[in-house]
Amino acid sequence: MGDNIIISLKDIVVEYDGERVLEGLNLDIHDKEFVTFLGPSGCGKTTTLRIIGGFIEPLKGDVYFEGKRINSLPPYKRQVNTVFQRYALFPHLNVFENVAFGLRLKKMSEKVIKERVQEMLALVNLTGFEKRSVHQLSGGQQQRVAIARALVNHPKVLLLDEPLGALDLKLRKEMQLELKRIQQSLGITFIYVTHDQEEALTMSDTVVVMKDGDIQQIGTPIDIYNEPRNAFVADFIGESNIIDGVMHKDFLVEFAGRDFVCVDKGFDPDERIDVVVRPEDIKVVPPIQGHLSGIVESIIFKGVHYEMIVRACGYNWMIHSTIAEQPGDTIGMVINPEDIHIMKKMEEA
Ligand SMILES: Nc1ncnc2c1ncn2[C@@H]1O[C@H](COP(=O)(O)OP(=O)(O)OP(=O)(O)O)[C@@H](O)[C@H]1O
Repeated sequence: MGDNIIISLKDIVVEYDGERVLEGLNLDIHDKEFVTFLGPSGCGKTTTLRIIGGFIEPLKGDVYFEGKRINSLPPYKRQVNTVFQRYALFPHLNVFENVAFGLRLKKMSEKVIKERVQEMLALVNLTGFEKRSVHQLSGGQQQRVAIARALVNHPKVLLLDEPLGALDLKLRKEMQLELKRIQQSLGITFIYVTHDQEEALTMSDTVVVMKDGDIQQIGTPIDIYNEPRNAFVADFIGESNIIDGVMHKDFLVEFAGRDFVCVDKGFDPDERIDVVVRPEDIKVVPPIQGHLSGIVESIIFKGVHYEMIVRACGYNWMIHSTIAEQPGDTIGMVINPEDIHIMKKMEEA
């Protein structure tokens, strides 16, 4: 990832039919970065992508590309290309001609077209498929053609709007790794939209978590997972136990009816906060040895671990454990200070 900012969004406001969809959004995207917009349906991810692609203009705010204001620059004049969820390939053209399309519009020589198309088909592992009709391709192969077609003009930024959404899970996982490889080998910026948190964590240098037209947190996948800024992010990224708590003083928090040492500070004394504990961070021990004790309500085998729901101190806790307890068993729960994440209450965050 480079240090240079390639795209900058400043105080972007978008309305559809008088409804606010983006609420003064600010974002810098770096050269060579793989950045993902992640959030629930309707939070404004695609709208932000459309602003960058030039398909819509903001009502207020500015869009910069390499330092130049480009608010009104039409899409075809931007060094940006888009891959959509629906492949939008030309059904009457073969693979070669689909990829060559943009180059033919630019009236490039036959020799250059051939070279560039071959180079792109090699990049997406489709060498040898030149003459195939797009009907003779699988969903994954069609999406590779769409990616080759979007990259053939050598854009500086590729926008990808849920490009793997129509593929089955196994193929989607393969394509995630492929996309990351393609982005790294080209060394260009990818801006990716998804509502799938695992996809975002797998591929991105930076994840932008969005909710209701606003950015909740920007960070590396590790930051976002380990240090979610609020309970929304914690809940959206992975699974979480979110418990009401009160901060007594630095490094001392009360929740679930007892005091815990934690590693967080900087909250007001007696401030009400959300305490977030990941299911894998609760250690199951004999009842007498636990910080808390609870009764197993249900247990499901998940392959790598068991997922248990445990009733303790008025809450249902999700716990991942490698030991198969039985429903009705009493267990002890241990939570280490560094695994207790303190967050401002959502409405105040
Ligand atoms: N062309 C449009 N006209 C009117 N409202 C729109 C239009 N496009 C999007 N919206 C609305 O704007 C809001 C944000 O939509 P957007 O497509 O940006 O969200 P998203 O996060 O990409 O959602 P999804 O994951 O479902 O694609 C939604 O409430 C949506 O219904």
